[in-house]
Amino acid sequence: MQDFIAYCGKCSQTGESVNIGQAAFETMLNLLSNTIFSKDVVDPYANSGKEFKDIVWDVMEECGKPNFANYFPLLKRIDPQGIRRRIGKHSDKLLQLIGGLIDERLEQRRQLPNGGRTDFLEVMLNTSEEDPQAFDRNHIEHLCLDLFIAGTDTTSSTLEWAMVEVMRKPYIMNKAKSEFADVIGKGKIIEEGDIGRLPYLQCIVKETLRMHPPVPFLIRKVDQEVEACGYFVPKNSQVLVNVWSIGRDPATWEDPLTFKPERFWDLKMDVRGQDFELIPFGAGRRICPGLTLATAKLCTMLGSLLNSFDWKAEGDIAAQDLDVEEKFGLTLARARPLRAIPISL
Ligand code: HEM
Repeated sequence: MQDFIAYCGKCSQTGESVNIGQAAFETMLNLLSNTIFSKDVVDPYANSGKEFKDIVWDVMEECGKPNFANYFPLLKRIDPQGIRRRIGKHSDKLLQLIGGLIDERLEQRRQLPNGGRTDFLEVMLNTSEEDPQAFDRNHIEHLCLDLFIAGTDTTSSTLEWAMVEVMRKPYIMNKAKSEFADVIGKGKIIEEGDIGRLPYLQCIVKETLRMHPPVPFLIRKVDQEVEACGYFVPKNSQVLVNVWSIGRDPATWEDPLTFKPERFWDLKMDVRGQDFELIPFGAGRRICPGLTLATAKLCTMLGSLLNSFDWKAEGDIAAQDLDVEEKFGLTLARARPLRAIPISL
């Protein structure tokens, strides 16, 4: 987080714009790599780690492309668009990089058996040593791959949408800033422990997830035939739950197309899978395991960006005129990346 703010600080001195989604993506990559491997994989000032970042992007881009083979299973073996082949190629590259980091650690463990590390990789390696058949190196590599793919673009594109929506509405920006000034102090970085005292910030994050859920569809397979809302759904059907349209349903939400964080002031509704009107993280057994981490990081990143700088859109665009056009990849991102210029307070 400190690096992200320091990078914005440097841009504010030169008048350069920040690609908010990309900077947040790099922050999330480093956050995950530090949790798992205790090291950064990207340097925001240099091109180091570019390969890692590019491969994660490549995998997500391919996963987000419409694949005819999903609609006509006969085409699965042929893979007419080459999507499966390319995903395999990119994933293999990422697995190789992850494998390199695991080898590095195994070597460190050999040289220093009681190195005293407590990161996620250490826990996984210890678990694997206890029962190598239940949890082997292949599991460790693929679990790391899953976390990098599932945890980066989802969070960074949500942050980008939050910034767009707040910049479009100066009254929201001012209200958030005055909450930070009252509770934390102007110009300070927001820490996880502060979030509970910042209810308006939490409302902004919920409202962003309502209007711009980065995973617009939940996928389920029906394990027994069922009748729902007058439709017969055969066993083994694949069902898509449209989270995006649930969040914009006028039967549930007053004025659903307006970004209005205040709607959550008096609503006890949360994103934890109990309130089916708002399920950006899914629900039930397969609910997103990164929910708590993601909401905490969204609050601290957004809060720190807003509390550390004023923001202006790049070019001649007035912030109020920023568009909200969407582009569907693996996640539902903004069609044009938000480039915003930080201004020192
Ligand atoms: C704003 C951020 C995020 C959103 C909106 C989000 C949303 C989701 C959704 C909708 C699912 C499918 C849930 C279901 O089918 O019911 C999911 C699965 C998953 N998410 Fe997230 N996610 C986010 C961030 C993260 C982070 C930060 C991590 C990890 C570091 C993560 C790890 C995962 C994993 C591993 C799965 C697969 C779980 C399974 O299949 O059992 N997510 N996420």
